[in-house]
Amino acid sequence: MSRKFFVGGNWKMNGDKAQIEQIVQFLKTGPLDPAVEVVVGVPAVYLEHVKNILPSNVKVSAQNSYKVPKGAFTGEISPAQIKDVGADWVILGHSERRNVFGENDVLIAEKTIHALETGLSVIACIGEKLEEREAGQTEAVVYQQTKALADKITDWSNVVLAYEPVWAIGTGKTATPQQAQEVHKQLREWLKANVSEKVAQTLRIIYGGSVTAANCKELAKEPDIDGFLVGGASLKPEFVEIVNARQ
Ligand SMILES: O=C[C@H](O)COP(=O)(O)O
Repeated sequence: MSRKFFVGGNWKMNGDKAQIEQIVQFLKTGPLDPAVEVVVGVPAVYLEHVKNILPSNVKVSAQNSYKVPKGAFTGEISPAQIKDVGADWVILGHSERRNVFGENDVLIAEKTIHALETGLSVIACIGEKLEEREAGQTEAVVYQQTKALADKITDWSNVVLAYEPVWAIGTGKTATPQQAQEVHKQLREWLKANVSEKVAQTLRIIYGGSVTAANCKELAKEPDIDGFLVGGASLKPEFVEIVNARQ
């Protein structure tokens, strides 16, 4: 079963208009492998601006959205608003949302189902902390995080699952291709047992955590790694090389 390779760039809370011009320029120059789906996760204030200047082969994602369409929720944005400015995707459950802003599995699942029902596609993030890995709890943690999503999601066709071990995010300490492959394979087995064979075969499971031009090709060779969610390197021209990792 072939799954379209997917590379997301998560800019996090980085970039101003001048830097965005430079990023858009290297995305335009590319060339980006046409076989790869490319999405950039942009700070909310720049969503519409970036949407208007990006080449059409790169889609725009928000980095968060709330669980209801509108209301008295100061500081939040809704999937309806994200759609209204022309973005198609949202990143939910990122470890920084979980660990810095205290989001839990239930809230992330509620946000995910609401975003999907509004018509956004979702990059749903999961991953264990260092102490959890060291305690042998990696499987249990990622299964629990995935189960919370699976309890709410009925149609997985607009979901990409991002496995991002927290200890590898922004640390320069990438999971080895074998470590990442092992978890991706286990997730696919869990999905087969608990969701469906079809979802297990078709859901794209991407890896995130210190992905660079230097390590992307080896990671991309693994059979269950269907792409990347890239933080720091997505702000630099090497992002193009990461998009083209399978070439
Ligand atoms: O969403 C992206 C991840 O947090 C990875 O970030 P990083 O590539 O800077 O380690």
